[in-house]
Amino acid sequence: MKELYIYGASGHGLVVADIARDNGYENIIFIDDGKNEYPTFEDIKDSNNIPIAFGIGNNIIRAKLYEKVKKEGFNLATLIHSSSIISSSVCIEEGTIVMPNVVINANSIIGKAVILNSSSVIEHECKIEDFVHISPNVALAGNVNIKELTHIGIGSCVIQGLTVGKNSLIGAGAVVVKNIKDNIKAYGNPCCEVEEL
Ligand SMILES: CC(=O)SCCNC(=O)CCNC(=O)[C@H](O)C(C)(C)COP(=O)(O)OP(=O)(O)OC[C@H]1O[C@@H](n2cnc3c(N)ncnc32)[C@H](O)[C@@H]1OP(=O)(O)O
Repeated sequence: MKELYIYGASGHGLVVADIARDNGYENIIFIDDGKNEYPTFEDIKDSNNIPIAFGIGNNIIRAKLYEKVKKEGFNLATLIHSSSIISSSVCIEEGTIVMPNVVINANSIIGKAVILNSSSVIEHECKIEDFVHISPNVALAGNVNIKELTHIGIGSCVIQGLTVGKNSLIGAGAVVVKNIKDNIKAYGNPCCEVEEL
């Protein structure tokens, strides 16, 4: 029987569980360090023969837990929903979750423990770095680089060739038409930098 731990029993974790079932996992075990009704990572850390997927939307927490589970010898499951459309030239690293109806076009590179949320479109030759979250209905045009730990808010879009810096936050519905620096909150149409994080 295909078994999987999902680290984080959140709403996001429920969606990850649906994708895991779609990928043929039959026994899904939630673990959570903050909820009494679930085993903690400490409880299961000796059973590293079962892979882990993250049910955690927060990029910084996901990055920290990634280091922790790797140190204990776990493999990260990469979950790709069967409805997604992905070019054969795309490279996706471990621990990434690709949700329903995502499109990823030619030569894009997707890093570790990334979330490509429902119906997002990643056009050709994009680079999505580790621990990024691309929210539902985001559209990234060709040759866009999203640096590590950045969250692109729901329904926003980025025009071709731009870079959004690391650990930044792009608000819902933003239209990004200029590069965005590291550690910045930005939103609006056109998207403007509003605050340092
Ligand atoms: C499956 C899932 O659920 S995935 C998760 C998807 N969720 C997201 O993408 C959420 C993205 N987050 C946002 O868009 C947030 O509004 C943020 C982070 C941009 C701003 O949050 P905060 O800093 O808390 O801003 P706050 O809510 O206090 O609003 C400050 C001002 O900015 C405005 N504002 C906030 N967000 C936006 C936005 N996305 N676009 C335009 N204006 C905005 C507010 O209307 C407010 O204006 P006012 O001062 O004139 O009243």
